[in-house]
Amino acid sequence: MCAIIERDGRFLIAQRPARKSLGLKWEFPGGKVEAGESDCDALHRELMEELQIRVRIVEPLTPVFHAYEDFSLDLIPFRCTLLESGRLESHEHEALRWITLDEIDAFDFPEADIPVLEEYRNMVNSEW
Ligand SMILES: Nc1nc2c([nH]c(=O)n2[C@H]2C[C@H](O)[C@@H](COP(=O)(O)OP(=O)(O)OP(=O)(O)O)O2)c(=O)[nH]1
Repeated sequence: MCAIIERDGRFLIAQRPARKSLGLKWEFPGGKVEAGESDCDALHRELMEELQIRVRIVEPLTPVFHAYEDFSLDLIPFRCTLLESGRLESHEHEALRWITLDEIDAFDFPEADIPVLEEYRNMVNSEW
């Protein structure tokens, strides 16, 4: 699962390390669910491990199944708000950015994220 974390009209994106799969692509923070964990538990755990942050989960977006050449995944996105805005610590990413939807085209996302970005854009636009 992954988190679209909002703060002050922006949301957080993170760049994957070069040495990993999908290296240097930008993604939403998150990771894999471990045995016995709910999606929500896993999200809170991953965000604490990766960024040292706590969030409130606002709503789920539609899960995306995507088959890459060498692996497949179910990407389950959640819209969240940041609860504590201490200094963000990046433990597992190359870089972090708070961006607006207008800026998104400048960042290269994994293919699985394309439907997520589309749904999120529609969601935000319909709130105006
Ligand atoms: N967190 C996150 N992962 C994404 C997104 N889009 C996307 O295709 N993925 C892929 C990348 C990873 O292969 C997988 C997330 O699992 P992970 O974060 O635990 O995997 P990882 O690459 O850090 O570790 P590894 O198991 O590949 O060694 O999902 C996204 O927006 N956020």
